[in-house]
Amino acid sequence: MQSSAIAWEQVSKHYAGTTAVDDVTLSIAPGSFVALVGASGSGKSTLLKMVNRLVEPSAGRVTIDGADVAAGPAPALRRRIGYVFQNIGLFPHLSVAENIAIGPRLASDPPADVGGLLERVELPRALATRMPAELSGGQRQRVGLARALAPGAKLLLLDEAFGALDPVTRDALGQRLRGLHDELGLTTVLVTHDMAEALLLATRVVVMAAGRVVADETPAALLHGAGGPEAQALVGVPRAQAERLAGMTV
Ligand SMILES: Nc1ncnc2c1ncn2[C@@H]1O[C@H](COP(=O)(O)OP(=O)(O)OP(=O)(O)O)[C@@H](O)[C@H]1O
Repeated sequence: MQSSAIAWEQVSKHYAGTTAVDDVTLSIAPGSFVALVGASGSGKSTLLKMVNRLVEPSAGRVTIDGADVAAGPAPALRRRIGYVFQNIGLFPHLSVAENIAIGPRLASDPPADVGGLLERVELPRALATRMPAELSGGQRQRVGLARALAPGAKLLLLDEAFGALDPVTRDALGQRLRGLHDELGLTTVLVTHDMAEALLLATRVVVMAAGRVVADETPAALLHGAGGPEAQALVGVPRAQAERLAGMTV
């Protein structure tokens, strides 16, 4: 049997009056790039946050490389996992370089290669001395990505990481992310509202609805009509847009 980088085993999360995640069993192979898509409130973020224990499951367990994430202290777990979310929350009083280097510094690990990381996320090395307020939104997200990679994490979780960016920046950063995934041999889980982004970047697309996994397909299979009605409704949005654009005359 193939080992799992991440596995959710019969995982549920209940809040008063809401079941955010409902008995999900899902396994992600090392090296895969999985997009988690689904309507707002379908449970994507909750499922993701159970991996780095920002949310604790009500039932079931989550494992990384076969080990229960609940077994050790959460800070040690989080150091092994890169996490990027919308409006990344760089420390405003620290420079770009200090933001990128903070993980290894707090863990007393060898210092981060700030220049090399800036290059990996396609930012000029000269930006190292800037403060976060002196960056564009896209540059800030790139610094966030560099910070997430600084501790040498092989697991990268992204929660609507590109949500607040303009479409051109979003597309470029998505492609860079896929490049980094391939170059560094990462296992990547990307929560996104955008099915086109999921289809273009991921090796596997998991669709959630009402706390459950309702489809789990490759992009090619989804584009060939697999996955059921919820998945196809999401695939239909970018497809219909592309058809409308193709049909426009100038
Ligand atoms: N801390 C919380 N307390 C109560 N309910 C919560 C909490 N966090 C999430 N929920 C509820 O759980 C459900 C799933 O939320 P979740 O954020 O996982 O969905 P999502 O698919 O990521 O949504 P979105 O795409 O809008 O970010 C929603 O109904 C949400 O209101």
